[in-house]
Amino acid sequence: MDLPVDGAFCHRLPKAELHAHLSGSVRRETLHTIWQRKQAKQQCLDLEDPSIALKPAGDYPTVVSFFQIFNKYIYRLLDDAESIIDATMSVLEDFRKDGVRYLELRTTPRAVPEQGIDYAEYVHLVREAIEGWNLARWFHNAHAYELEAHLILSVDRSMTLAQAMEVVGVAIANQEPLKPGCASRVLGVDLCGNPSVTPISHLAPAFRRARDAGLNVTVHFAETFTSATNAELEELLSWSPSRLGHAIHVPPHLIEEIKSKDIALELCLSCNVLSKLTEGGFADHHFGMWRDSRCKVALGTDDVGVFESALSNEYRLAAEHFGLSKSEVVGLARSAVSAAWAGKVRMTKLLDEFS
Ligand SMILES: CNc1ncnc2c1ncn2[C@@H]1O[C@H](COP(=O)(O)O)[C@@H](O)[C@H]1O
Repeated sequence: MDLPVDGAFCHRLPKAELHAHLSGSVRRETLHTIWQRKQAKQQCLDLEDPSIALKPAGDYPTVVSFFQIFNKYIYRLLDDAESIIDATMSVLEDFRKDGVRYLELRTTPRAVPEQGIDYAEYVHLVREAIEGWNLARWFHNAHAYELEAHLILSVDRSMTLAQAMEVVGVAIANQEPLKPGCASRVLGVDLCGNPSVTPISHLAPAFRRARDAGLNVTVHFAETFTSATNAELEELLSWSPSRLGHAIHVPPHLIEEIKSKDIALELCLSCNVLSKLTEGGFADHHFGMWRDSRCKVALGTDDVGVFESALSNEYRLAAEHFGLSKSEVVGLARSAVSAAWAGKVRMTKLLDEFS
């Protein structure tokens, strides 16, 4: 008989995380350490301690107030090479400790001209951090790719076409491993950002260029009513994404199209419930609908630094609110692997051993 699912089981489960934003995944404690270091150097003196500045998960009254924390706070703190590298390494370590064995980490290239950082340099720093962390784990554990981590580069909805083209250019230039022995690569591109910023149709040529260069495409889809007009959703589907993030307010005729095109869904329970993107509680989340639709579903954390729910907890929540058995939870983990853009063989082996 299948025993009930608990936190320990979800923690041990080898998990694939496909929807995590780097800057939103940095824990408050890590931000605090970076803040302290800056204060000691007389930098960012006008920034409050993150434990005061960042509200508890669920305390963001509107989705707009949630997006403001990046520009107003987190980006001001993560604005030099040392902070970007430290933040990236700490995020990888947190995912590893939670039993994530495959990670597609997404991030929006940022320029910090005062530090000589442009989009290409930002991505280089993040990649160096991933490889540095991998090497440290190798020496620590003699266990090379305990966590296989890749990157997705995000285009923000507020970008101009020229900026989006630059992001895609950097993604194309980073499709290969950094050096022999390294594993991580840029696997694809994403469209993210505040969903109240419309329109997005001017960005289509950038996504076409990404597809033509062999990059995978995922897009934040129907997150709010403003970003769920038929015009926007049809436009986004015309970019040939293989995955959709959130997919909350999807009209019935597009649900059919998504099913027929075998597009996978990246669903983030705590993010949606706590930021009030969905109505009701966990049991009302559209995870239930998509799961029943037999589409591939990958649970994701979105911004674990903000919502404070690790991926293992997202699996536990799904099991608790949708009555999943242990074998169904393993099936859900396999579903995420089937939607991943790399690492399928290794993850399938890990899940077979776990089962
Ligand atoms: C409700 N969930 C969400 N919906 C849409 N975009 C989101 C998001 N959560 C985060 N981001 C996007 O990711 C950026 C932070 O990470 P990076 O600087 O890219 O690493 C945010 O500025 C936002 O554009």
